[in-house]
Amino acid sequence: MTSKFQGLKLQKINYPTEGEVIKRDEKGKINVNFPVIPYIEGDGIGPDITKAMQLVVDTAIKKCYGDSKKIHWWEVYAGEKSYNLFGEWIPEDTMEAIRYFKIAIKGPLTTPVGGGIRSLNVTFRQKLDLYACVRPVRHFSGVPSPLKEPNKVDMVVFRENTEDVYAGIEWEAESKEALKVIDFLEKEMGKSVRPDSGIGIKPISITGTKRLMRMALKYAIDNGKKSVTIVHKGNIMKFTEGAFRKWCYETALEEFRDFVITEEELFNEHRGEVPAGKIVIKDRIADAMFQQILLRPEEYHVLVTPNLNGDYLSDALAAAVGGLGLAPGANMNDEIAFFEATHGTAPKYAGLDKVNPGSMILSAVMMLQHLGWNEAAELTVKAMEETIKSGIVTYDLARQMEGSKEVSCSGFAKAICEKM
Ligand SMILES: NC(=O)C1=CN([C@@H]2O[C@H](COP(=O)(O)OP(=O)(O)OC[C@H]3O[C@@H](n4cnc5c(N)ncnc54)[C@H](OP(=O)(O)O)[C@@H]3O)[C@@H](O)[C@H]2O)C=CC1
Ligand SMILES: O=C(O)CCC(=O)C(=O)O
Ligand SMILES: [Mg+2]
Repeated sequence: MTSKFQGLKLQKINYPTEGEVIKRDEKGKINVNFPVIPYIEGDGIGPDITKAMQLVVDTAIKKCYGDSKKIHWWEVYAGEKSYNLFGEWIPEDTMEAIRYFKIAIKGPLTTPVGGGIRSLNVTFRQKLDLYACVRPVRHFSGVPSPLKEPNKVDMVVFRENTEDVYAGIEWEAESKEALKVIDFLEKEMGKSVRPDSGIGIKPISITGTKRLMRMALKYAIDNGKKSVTIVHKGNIMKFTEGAFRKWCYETALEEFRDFVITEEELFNEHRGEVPAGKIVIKDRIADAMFQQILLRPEEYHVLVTPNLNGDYLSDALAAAVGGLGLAPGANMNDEIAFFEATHGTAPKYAGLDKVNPGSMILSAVMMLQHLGWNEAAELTVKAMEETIKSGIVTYDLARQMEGSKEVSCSGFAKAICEKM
């Protein structure tokens, strides 16, 4: 089949018929009015929240730009739907679509515990080298929270997205591979491991760490953030997480010296007074950081973390501002942005039209901002806040808000559109 999209090579799915590839101007700014956006519905609650997100986004775009901008949604496949259609969990066409169109959005995908397929989410991140998982966390007015002053939470997590124990390099206890590694450790490295142990490997590299820190620092500079905090367990895992800390500091001091001051310099040389325009580089040990985000959230602005710490921390932060139903994110590199909610497939709610689509809608808000469509992004956030303030919410917020009116997932999306 021929297509107007030169160089796009698909095997199993139809080519999009309308829309454009994103273009960048000479400064690298995205300039497009009718982008093709590939989307993956996802498993479990995925189809419900994807539909709701598309309704809200299309309505916001229409309200802001009339017919002069439009997203051409193009369904591509992964997860259970893909397996049922093509016998593959992630067909090559889906990878090709994301590489080609550069911006995409997905619903959550299931990963079985303790066996079965490896994470499809991690596969996307590794194969497309989406090295940063960017998860902004802030409080939206009117949303119930376990904190006394949730409005003080305004952080962006930059989580390393391709390495660490999360990469899935591991062998089952008593397998021949695990026994071989244990034998190697004993004979060649002088380390003793119980013979009936499962084994996992935790790679953390200079390359993976420095490019993440670079992205976080650029973000902090461009967005006027006051601090960047490295979150690690380097006291215990010295050559992985301890090295992560060291390489993050090196990046800050060698590549961004004019923009940053370390906490040590701040107290030794400036009596704690931050010189104008400087971003403070801090580091915190991961367990202590979980306390800090609850007790002193106003002291933290950008967090840079290895993969597993960032996974844990982003769900904990989401809880502080109302729960996973409002937690957006993006998997990014310097070229591709692949948006997705922080949460998973919440299987017990699959197909019930019940959960909060807010996380997916806010992920799409990040996508609108990435496109430079800031009016539509702002309208969406404002309409969502007004809907929540008026007491129209899904079950997760309703159970915390006395006197609220519980609506379905699609009902919440419709209510947001009515506020626009
Ligand atoms: N990026 C991805 O695709 C991700 C996929 N996963 C996968 O998802 C599957 C399920 O994981 P699980 O540990 O249950 O975690 P989930 O994040 O799917 O759900 C945990 C709980 O969070 C709450 N929750 C999640 N999403 C929403 C929402 N949109 N609105 C309201 N509440 C929500 C629900 O709480 P309550 O029960 O209190 O109502 C839910 O039971 C696993 O296979 C996992 O691997 C997990 C994370 C990310
Ligand atoms: O891949 C998975 O199933 C889990 C991913 C996850 O929890 C996350 O990315 O936050
Ligand atoms: Mg997670």
